[in-house]
Amino acid sequence: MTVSSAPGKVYLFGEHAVVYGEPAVPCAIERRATVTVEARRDDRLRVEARDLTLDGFTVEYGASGDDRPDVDVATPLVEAAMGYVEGAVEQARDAADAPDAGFDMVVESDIPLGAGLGSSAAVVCAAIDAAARELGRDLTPEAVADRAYRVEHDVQEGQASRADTFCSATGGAVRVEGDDRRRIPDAPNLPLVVGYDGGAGDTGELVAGVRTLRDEYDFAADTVGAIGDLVRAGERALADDDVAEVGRLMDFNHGLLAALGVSSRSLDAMVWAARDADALGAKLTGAGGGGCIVALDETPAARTALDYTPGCEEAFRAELDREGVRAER
Ligand SMILES: Nc1ncnc2c1ncn2[C@@H]1O[C@H](COP(=O)(O)OP(=O)(O)OP(=O)(O)O)[C@@H](O)[C@H]1O
Ligand SMILES: C[C@@](O)(CCO)CC(=O)[O-]
Ligand SMILES: [Mg+2]
Repeated sequence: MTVSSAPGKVYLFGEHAVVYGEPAVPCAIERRATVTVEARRDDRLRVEARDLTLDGFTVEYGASGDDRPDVDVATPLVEAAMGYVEGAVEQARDAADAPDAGFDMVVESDIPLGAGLGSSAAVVCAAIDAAARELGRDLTPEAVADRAYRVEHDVQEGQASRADTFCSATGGAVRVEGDDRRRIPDAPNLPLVVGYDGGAGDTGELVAGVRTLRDEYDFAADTVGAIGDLVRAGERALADDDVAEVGRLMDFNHGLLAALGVSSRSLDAMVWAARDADALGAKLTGAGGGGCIVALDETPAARTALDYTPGCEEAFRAELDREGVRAER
C-alpha cells in the first residue's frame, strides 16, 4: 500500500490571465488531498472518493473503460471526477511502463471541491505520485507536476495553465508564466485568511467565459494584460517584503477579475467584509464563480468579520505550505 498527499493553493495574483501566458503567483497552503493506492492482480480500477458527495461513493470498472461505473450520484459529477483519477492512473502506468496495472484507490481531501483552492491539482498530483510509487517508480516533484498538468489540460479541454499543478507538486510560493515555472525563494510568510461560501464554480466554464470576452472585446484582452502588469508589480512587492503593497495589488486584482465576470455576489460580500475589517487586501482565488476568497490580515479581525458574514460558511487562517507532493507511507 502506498500513500501520497499534495497541498491545495491560493492565488496571490494572476489566475485566469495565466491561461493566456501572463505570469501568476499561487501559494501552496496547509490543506491536503491524500490518495491511498494498492496494486491489484487484475487491470481494474476501483476508486473510493469519500469526500466527493456527502456520502462519498465507490466505483469499479475495467481499464478499458467499456464497463462504466454504476453509482448513485449525478453522471456529470462522476465523469468529471473520473477524468482526473483516470488521467492520473494513465500517467502513473505510463511512467512505470505498466499499461495494464490495476489499482484500488481511496481519495480523501480537506480541500473544498471546485472552490478555487486547487482540489483538482492536489488530487491529481497525489494520485500520480502514489500510483507510480506503488509500481516501483519514484517521480521528482517536477515530473509529477508535468504529468499532472497534462491531466488538468485534458479535463479542462485544452484550457489550463501549469500554475495549480506546479504549485501543488513543489509547494511554497511559485511563479508560472507559460512553460516557465519556478519556486519563489524566501517568500515571506504572509498572513493569509480564507473565506469559503460553501459553493463552487466550474473551472472549465469560467475559463471559457473569459476566453470569449477576450476574443470579443479588445478592452477585455487589455484587462488580461493589465493583470499581467499587476502580477509583475506584485512580485516586486514580495521581493521587497512590502506586505501593504501586496494587499493593495490583491484588491486591484479582484477588481480586474470582477470586470472579467468571474466574481459573484457572495465572493464580493466576503471581499468587502475582509476590507471593512481593515484587511490589507482581499480577492477571489482560483477560477471564481463561487467558492473562496483570500485576504491578508495579521490581526484576527478579518477572520472574525468573515465568520459573521452571511453567506460565508467557513473562514480559516491558511499557512503557507513549503512542502509539495510527499510520500506519507
Ligand atoms: N476529494 C476529491 N475526490 C475526488 N475528486 C475530487 C476531490 N476533490 C476534487 N476532485 C475533483 O476535482 C474537481 C474540482 O476541480 P476544479 O478545477 O473544478 O476546482 P478546484 O480545483 O477545487 O478549484 P480551482 O481550479 O478554481 O482552484 C471535482 O469536481 C472532482 O472532479
Ligand atoms: C482559472 C485558472 O487560472 C486557475 C484555476 O485555479 C485556470 C488555470 O490556470 O488552469
Ligand atoms: Mg482545479
